[in-house]
Formats: sequence, structure tokens, C-alpha cells
Amino acid sequence: MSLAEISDDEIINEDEVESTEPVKISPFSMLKAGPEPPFDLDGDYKNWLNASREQRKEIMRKQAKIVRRKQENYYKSIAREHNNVLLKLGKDDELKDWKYDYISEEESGICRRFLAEKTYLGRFKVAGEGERRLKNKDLQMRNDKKIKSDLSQYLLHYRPPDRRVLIASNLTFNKYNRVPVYCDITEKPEDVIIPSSLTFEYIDNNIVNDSVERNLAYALKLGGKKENQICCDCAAKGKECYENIDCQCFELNSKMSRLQPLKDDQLTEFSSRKPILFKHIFNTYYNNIGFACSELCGCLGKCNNNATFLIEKNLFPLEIYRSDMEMGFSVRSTVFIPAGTPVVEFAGELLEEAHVPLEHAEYAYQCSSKDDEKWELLLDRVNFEPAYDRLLRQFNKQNYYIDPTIYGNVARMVGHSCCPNMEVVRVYKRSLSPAHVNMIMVTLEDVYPGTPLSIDYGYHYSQRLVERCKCGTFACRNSKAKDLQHLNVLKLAEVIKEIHGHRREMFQRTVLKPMERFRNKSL
Ligand SMILES: C[S@@+](CC[C@H](N)C(=O)[O-])C[C@H]1O[C@@H](n2cnc3c(N)ncnc32)[C@H](O)[C@@H]1O
Repeated sequence: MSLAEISDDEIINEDEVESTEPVKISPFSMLKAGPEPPFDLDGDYKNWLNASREQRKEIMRKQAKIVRRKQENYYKSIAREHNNVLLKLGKDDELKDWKYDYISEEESGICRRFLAEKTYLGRFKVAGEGERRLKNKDLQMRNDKKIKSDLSQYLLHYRPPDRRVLIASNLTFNKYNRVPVYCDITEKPEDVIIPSSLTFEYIDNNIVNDSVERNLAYALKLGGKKENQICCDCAAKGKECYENIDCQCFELNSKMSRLQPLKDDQLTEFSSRKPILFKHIFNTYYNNIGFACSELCGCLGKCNNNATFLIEKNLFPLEIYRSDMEMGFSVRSTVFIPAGTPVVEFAGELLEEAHVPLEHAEYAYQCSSKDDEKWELLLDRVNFEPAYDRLLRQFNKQNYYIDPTIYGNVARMVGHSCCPNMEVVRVYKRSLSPAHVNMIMVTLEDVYPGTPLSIDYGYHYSQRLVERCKCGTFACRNSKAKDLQHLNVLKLAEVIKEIHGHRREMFQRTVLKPMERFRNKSL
């Protein structure tokens, strides 16, 4: 049944929709859940697009080549990348109000506290158990453990070999968003193993297959009607959107923040110009939801009420690399990223839980949960057309996922960490169905060049990794450093602060200081 044939009161019971095989589906039957970003072709995209997964492996195998970097140029190459970000910022008026620098001491304290609590809670199977312990002040006060380990070994700075095998110079085929792929575990291009996980279709926005997820396709159609769109026209009145009580998008953003179980001055704020600082550790993912302006608004989403704004700018070059046989590919940033920054969206195919093939479970990420009472409460406070309102409430009876296995982006390669440097949260745009969600990855601490990007996969998933986790953080549950295994929250925050100090010192010494000397010379 095509979209046009679905009548307003014909909401489909998801149980009736049959699951399809995880075969490659033509991109032309896919509905994009957002506008296409600017695209400037880089490479032989047509050949790639028409190739099967096996043929794509062959393409990669054939194009794999050695690239070399002179050893003495390593920090200079990082400085060059840093300088490129500064140049980009200097040329872009839309970014003039965004600060590319260390966050303030006070903000750093908030980040450290959150990260320490997150790391602490990550050890407990039942959230309630961790919560109970965390609330126990005595436990937090005991702070007398001596750290014997040398913390400078936990800087997590991945310095690739000077001779690397480049598998793909740009996985996106878009000059505006280059993502190279390297294999650092083999010396010869002909020895490189190309796994199927590298042959996915690169997308920038979530997509909906209208023959599999008819209700989601219907939601895109109904949500696109003027009556159900949420957008604003503050720009025409010469006003910014964030904290503007007349802005419809900010109004919803603010209603969403009020679902957080905190007082006003402690709420996590979703704005474009301020760092996103998480204040409350419990159920961060479910409690922190934002609403952002979009291309439908007068401001075109370039205002201060769009937490996805920086992601759309592609300011931070990311790289996919393999440095470990078992762990597979990972992602690292080649530049500094301040804490509280949205770095990348986790994009993929939107699917109801029952439609996620079992073999994709490893990669799929839940983006809405059924019987969410807070969500129901939110829907009560927004006026939509009755048919659309009914559809939105029907969505609340199912779990929805973003599956990046066939269609995905660089975020699908982000690894697990027992002390992660990013958190995933939801920011809605245009309307409120699962087809309007953007899962964004926000930095939890300053990320220095070369650091692998990571999230916490959650207790149950990471439990499977316990014996073989290679996150390399001081808090790794697979670590042999016994003195770092059972630290309380205060001690964890202290250790995080010390490691952070080492990282900053190294960045200052190896990149920023030499850059000053290079000033006015070409890098
Ligand atoms: C979502 S995928 C990440 C991308 C994957 N590395 C790849 O090459 O396709 C999750 C898988 O990556 C590997 N992985 C991620 N984080 C890891 C960690 N900290 N230690 C060991 N393996 C990890 C595990 O094999 C895990 O099942």
C-alpha cells in the first residue's frame, strides 16, 4: 500500500505488518526523515551505490593503499587540523556565538560529577541498587583510598602508526563531511580483512521504509501537515528562539525539560550555543529530551534553539580506524572537542522492535519506549489533529529502534567504554513521532585529538564484554588495576580530574604551544 492510499483513520496495527528479511532495499523506497544536507560528490559514488555488499568489499580491497606520515610531523598534523577548525569558525558567521574553548571550571565540575556518577552506576545490574548506593552519603564521603596506578597511562590518546592502510578515503562520498577509514593492524593492503560492517549505505538522516513501517511513513505524512508541524517564525520578528516565550519550538523544548525530575536551576538545557551539561544521572537518556528548530522555521534552524546545529556544521573531522583485531573498527576525533558538545547523530533505519532482525541487535539503538507516561503527559500538552494525536499515542505502545546495519553513519562504529566520553540523548525536530527523533551524541568531558569516541552500551550489553572489554579507561571492568576497581564517586571524580589535567597539559605542550610559534606561517 502506498502512502497516498492510507486514509486518516486507518492507523495500522503494527502486529499486522510482517517483518522483512534484512536484505538490501532499494534506497528509492526509503523516506528520509529530514532534509538532505549539502552534498559535493567525492569519489565514485555511483559505482558504490550499485554494488552489492560483496562487491563493495572487493572495491575496498582493491582501493586499499599505504599512506605514510613523517614521524616528526605527527603533532604538526594535529595542529593543522586544529587550525582548520579555527579557520572554519572564523569564516562562519553562524558560528560566531559558539565558543571553541575549554569550558569553565564550574561547568567542568558539573561534567566530572556526572561522569563519576555514571561510571559508578555502570557497575550495577539493577539501576535501583546503584541509585540507593549513590544516595548513601556515607559511601560518597569515604575517600581514603590511595591510588597506586600511574594514571598517565589512561590518557587514551590513540596515536596511529606512521604507515597506515587506508581502506576508504571518504566513506560518505561527500566533500562536506569526510570520513576516512584506516586499518592499523596490518602492514600490507592485500592482507586487510574487510568486514560486512563497512559496506553499509551512508546516510545523514534517519530513514523509514514505507513498506515495513507504514505507521511511521504515515506519521511523516501527517506530521508534515501544517496543523501538526511544530515550527516558528521568530526570525521574521528579529528575535532569537531560545528563551523566547513566543517561540513555539522553544515552548516545546521547555515543556520537555520540565519532564526532568529536577528543580529549574538544575535542568539540562538543549540550546545551540551553550554546552549541554547533564545534571541528573538517573535515566539520563529518558529524562533528557529536547526540541529543536528546523529548516521549517523562519530561522532555518540556525538559531540558538537547535541542539543539532553543530552536528550539521561537520566541524569536527572524525576517522574510522581499526587498531585491534577483536574490537573491530572504532571512531576517533582528530581535533579537540569541548565538553557538552553534540558531535554526531546516530542515524539509521527506524524500526519497531519486532522488525529489528536479531542479527542487527548488536547495532540497533532504542529511540522510544512503550508506555512512557511522561511522553503521554507531553502529548496531553500539545494540540495536534485528532488522527495524528491518535497515531502518536499508538506509537507509545511499542518500542522503536534506530538500526544502522544497512543504512547508517559513522556513529555506528562508536565503541563501548566503562567511563565513556559521550552520552546519547534525543532531540526532536518538526514534530513528535519516532520518525522525528534525532539521537545525538554529546561529549561528557573535553575530548582531546586522537581520543576514541565512546558511549556506555548499558549494563547488560557491556556485561558480555566484561571479560574482553578493551575500552582502556582507568575504570574498565576488565582492567587488572585492582586499586581502581571499587572507587566511590568522589574518588572517581578526583581520578577523572587528574587524568583530564594530564590530557590538557599534553595538548597545551604538544599542539597549542607549538602552534603559537607557527602563527603567521602556513601550517
Ligand atoms: C556497535 S559495534 C561497534 C563497531 C564495531 N567495532 C565494528 O567494527 O563494526 C559493537 C561491537 O564492537 C566491539 N566493541 C565495542 N566496544 C568494545 C570494547 N570496549 N571492547 C571490546 N569490543 C568492543 C564488540 O565486538 C561489539 O559487539
